[in-house]
Amino acid sequence: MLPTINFTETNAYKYLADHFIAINEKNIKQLFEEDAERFEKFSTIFNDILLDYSKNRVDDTTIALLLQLARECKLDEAIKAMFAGEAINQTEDRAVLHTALRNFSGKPVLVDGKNVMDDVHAVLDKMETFSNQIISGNWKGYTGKAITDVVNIGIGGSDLGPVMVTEALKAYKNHLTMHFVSNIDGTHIAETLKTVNPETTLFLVASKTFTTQETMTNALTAKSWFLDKGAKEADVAKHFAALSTNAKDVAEFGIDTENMFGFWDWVGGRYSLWSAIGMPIALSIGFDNFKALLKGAHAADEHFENTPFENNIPVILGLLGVWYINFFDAETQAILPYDQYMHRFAAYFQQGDMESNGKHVDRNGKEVTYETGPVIWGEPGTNGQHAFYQLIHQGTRLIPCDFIAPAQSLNPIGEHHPILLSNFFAQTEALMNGKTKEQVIEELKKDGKSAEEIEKLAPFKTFDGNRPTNSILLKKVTPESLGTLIALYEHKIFVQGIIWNIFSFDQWGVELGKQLAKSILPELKDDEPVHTHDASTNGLINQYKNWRNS
Ligand SMILES: O=P(O)(O)OC[C@H]1O[C@@](O)(CO)[C@@H](O)[C@@H]1O
Repeated sequence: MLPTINFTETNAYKYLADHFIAINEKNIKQLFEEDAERFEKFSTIFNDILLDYSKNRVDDTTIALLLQLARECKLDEAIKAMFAGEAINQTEDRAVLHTALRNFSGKPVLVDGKNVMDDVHAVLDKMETFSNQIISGNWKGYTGKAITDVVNIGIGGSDLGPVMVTEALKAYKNHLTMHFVSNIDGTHIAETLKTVNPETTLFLVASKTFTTQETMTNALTAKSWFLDKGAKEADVAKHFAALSTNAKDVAEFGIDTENMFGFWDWVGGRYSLWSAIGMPIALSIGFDNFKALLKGAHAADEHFENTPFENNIPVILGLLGVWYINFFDAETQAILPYDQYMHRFAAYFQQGDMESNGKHVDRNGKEVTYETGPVIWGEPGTNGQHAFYQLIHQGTRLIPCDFIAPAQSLNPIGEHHPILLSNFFAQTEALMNGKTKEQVIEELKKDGKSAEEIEKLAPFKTFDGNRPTNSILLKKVTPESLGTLIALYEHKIFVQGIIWNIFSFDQWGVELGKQLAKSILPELKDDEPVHTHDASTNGLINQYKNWRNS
């Protein structure tokens, strides 16, 4: 069982509340002026990934108290419980063992007394054989042609991870064209089916439960399309595979369970890209690269499990987030990858973080009295600079930002990468230092502005700075480094969930909407006005009915 400590009742929390007043008397720029060793002290390198957290509103005391908070919340016990396969997903009575999917330690991982590593290896072996057959062209479709296109049909954790990773590692891809269909909006499957040939297309039906309405509807539409194009029921086996824990429903759908790649209930959907759900990744970049991704994540797991908290990257990132969320009232966290391939990285962690820690009840079943999971958002740099950086620089909200960039480009063209990196470096510097009114006035004078113009413009061109950022510099985006980075963020989410005394691995909050949608759907079958809901919902449904055929 996990500890159930209220972090606001710890000594560390009380000391941090006092310290918060003191730290606010200085800005980050002053903290650098007072400590020449600040960068060395507040940065660390792991697996060719540099984390620089020196541009934060912290000093030695802050870090020491945050680490004390982690200890008082018994984070060490919680970490041990997760890796030991305890049922820490207590409301579903399940272990949380996405770490087992990438366990290269050779050590067993026991769930209910059984070593699950044999099953994990069996699925990985099957994935390797299958992906090699498809990539090599040895697997033939119903007209004897090799597969050229793969359509992954899944949503949430059965989509976001495979999409993010195949995009982030596009430089490593092979000849297969990958497509991802997730939305129930008919546009998604329709637009995809326009672009593929049934003779050379493999459909992956990715669903942990194999009951998700969107995925099953899209899969049935794909199957009907496939059969309407001339294929026979017997040909389905050559063009459909399932990535799921639910063999019964896979068989009922008509997929040969020989083409089913299984995983287990101790793998959460948003933590499942390392499992059979990662099949599209293995198909896109090859199994060896998929294995490198797993190995990178395993390195992060060993780091998280064995590194003292003061040098433990997920612990540091998690505690910094608690500092801003629970003491500075930050409501969001921006993830800004200066790497176009990583354009879905923030979206991936919208589910990873917000579905894990978007909770309002603590591990005792009591309403929490403090803020928990932040809103996660972000876009690649430099695009974000031309969209929302105005608010980050001069808005009224404190928005902690994680800036991520690779030192080496996978497309070294001319001056592009140095220009990209100059912006990466400049933005965190600008957010920290700002620009004083005096500096603005000097600049306006040099521009020949009159005293009146200067007086008018100066307030609008001043930057107060002191806006916190983390900088994460990768040597290069590779399958291994990406695996490490993703796993570090996964464990950061775990750290925050433990501090907030919430359950990070269930997701009851997604059920009500689905339930109500299921009760509304039959009401949309005819054109009769409905009166079964509130006036707004009735009004919306009835207007839809009026318009849908007009
Ligand atoms: O993989 P599946 O079972 O189809 O679930 C898809 C997604 O649906 C959820 O919203 C849970 O219902 C996410 O947690 C999950 O990743």
